[in-house]
Amino acid sequence: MKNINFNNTQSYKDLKNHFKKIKNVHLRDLFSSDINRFKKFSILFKNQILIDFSKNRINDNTLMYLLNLARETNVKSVIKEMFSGVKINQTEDRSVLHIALRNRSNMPIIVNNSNIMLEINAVLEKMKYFSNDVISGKWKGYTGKTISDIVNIGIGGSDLGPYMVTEALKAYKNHLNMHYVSNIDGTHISEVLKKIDPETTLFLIASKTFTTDETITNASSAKKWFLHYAKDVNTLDKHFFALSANVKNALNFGIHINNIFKFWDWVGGRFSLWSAAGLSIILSIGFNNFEKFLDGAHDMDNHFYDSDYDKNIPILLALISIWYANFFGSETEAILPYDQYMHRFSAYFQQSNMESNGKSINRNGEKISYHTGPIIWGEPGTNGQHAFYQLMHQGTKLIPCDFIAPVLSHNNLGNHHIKLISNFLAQTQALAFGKSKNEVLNELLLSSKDRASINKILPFYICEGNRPTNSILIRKINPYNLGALISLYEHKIFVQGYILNIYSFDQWGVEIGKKLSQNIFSHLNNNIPDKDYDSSTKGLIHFYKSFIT
Ligand SMILES: O=P(O)(O)OC[C@H]1O[C@H](O)[C@H](O)[C@@H](O)[C@@H]1O
Repeated sequence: MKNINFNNTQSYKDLKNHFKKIKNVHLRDLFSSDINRFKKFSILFKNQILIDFSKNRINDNTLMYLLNLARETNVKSVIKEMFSGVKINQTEDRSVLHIALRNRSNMPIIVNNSNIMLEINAVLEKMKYFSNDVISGKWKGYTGKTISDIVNIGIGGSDLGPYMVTEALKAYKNHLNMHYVSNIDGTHISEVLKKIDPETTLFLIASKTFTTDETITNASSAKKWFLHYAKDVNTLDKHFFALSANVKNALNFGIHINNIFKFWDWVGGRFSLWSAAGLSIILSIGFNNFEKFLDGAHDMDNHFYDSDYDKNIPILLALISIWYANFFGSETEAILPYDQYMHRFSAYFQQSNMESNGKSINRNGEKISYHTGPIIWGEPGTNGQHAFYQLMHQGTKLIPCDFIAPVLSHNNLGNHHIKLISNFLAQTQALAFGKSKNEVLNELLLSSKDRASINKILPFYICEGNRPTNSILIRKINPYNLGALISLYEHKIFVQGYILNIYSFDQWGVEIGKKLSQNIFSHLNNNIPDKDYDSSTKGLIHFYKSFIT
């Protein structure tokens, strides 16, 4: 992995110069001057996913310079390193091999002298049989009843991914009721426990490290609740499972060795939904569908590995993202799925992107002077249109957006879907082209208003436009296409981080708060006053204690 300082590259300098020329060019002009723009700036993946990036503030030269940046930093070489198991997560001395979890070709991948495909296949096989037993009703609870409910207890990557996918693929769901508990706020688990029956519920404790406080606290409360009914600790074996890389801690918690579904340190937490951490997905949609999900991701992996720079979807989207963050100075990106089932998609990629690329030290260990990872946020359309789109249309900030929608809905109800898609198209059109002064004026002249009142309100009606979007239209949100889409975004994040010369696969910043909360907990729990806190923390503790003592 080369450590090339992004802003020392020739391509960066070229882009800087080029930016001066294009920064005020309007999308209206870019479209009117090139009738082939859509054709040139869109790519179709496997006849299933259309990526239209033509509504971006780019022209042929922009793309040429951006692609030069990818070539100059040699993105292709780091892709090869990742896929072959080189330890590119250097701050943790680990390989980054979520692609191995969906390596449907089964070509050997060697880590520490052994072919990890053997272990991966063994765990997949174990998940297949177990999920078939639970779904078919063969697996019984401690009183002999079949299973009706699954509770996944995990947080971060051990929650966001499986929850997002289970929701996105709800149309493929079987009879099992799925629940996700993540927050240490006791309200979360309490509300779930109210809905379930200990005799017919399985608890999946998903934690790569099996040390995460939220997860262990929730799992302990679940165990206590369960044993209150079941009495006998031996019954735990029928109801408690661990999805983890830390077998020792799972055993210490009281999980039977056969109930541990393993994954490995080379699976990053935020990329773990493809591993045993995704067992709840399999229980929800069945193993066959899960295989299709892996197939989709694998096909996107192959596209990413094999495609030339100018045809490579994750590379192109990463470059466009860098273009806005580092030249236009935009700080955020919105992900806007026009699909209610995908309501957790933005939240999932918020973790994936912001934990990966929220860094300010480059790979040489130096402080960075340019923008790294963007702030990721978003909500499903059309809800967002009635909430935050105003700022996107007329605010002072430039917010590049990804619009995502299925062509075919799983719920054909009247004209709902065609209206949904009309909104999707209208919003991307409005953001790009806006409403000019003349258009507004002509409209207002048709009204009964006099010229003086027209002149007064005119400025407020104008929408500048020139707001960039990517449109991603997917034939249908099915397991294959969702797998491909997630893989696309994962690789986009990886390329962004690599070009920006940061390490994308660690998250040391998360640790500081964890440590501090342990200190505060021991003080609060033992009621020990601590004079070393700052005055704000002391004041807050004082207020808290005034109500509980
Ligand atoms: O799966 P676990 O080990 O419990 O970790 C859960 C989460 O906790 C940490 O705070 C990390 O920031 C996340 O990347 C991780 O997904």
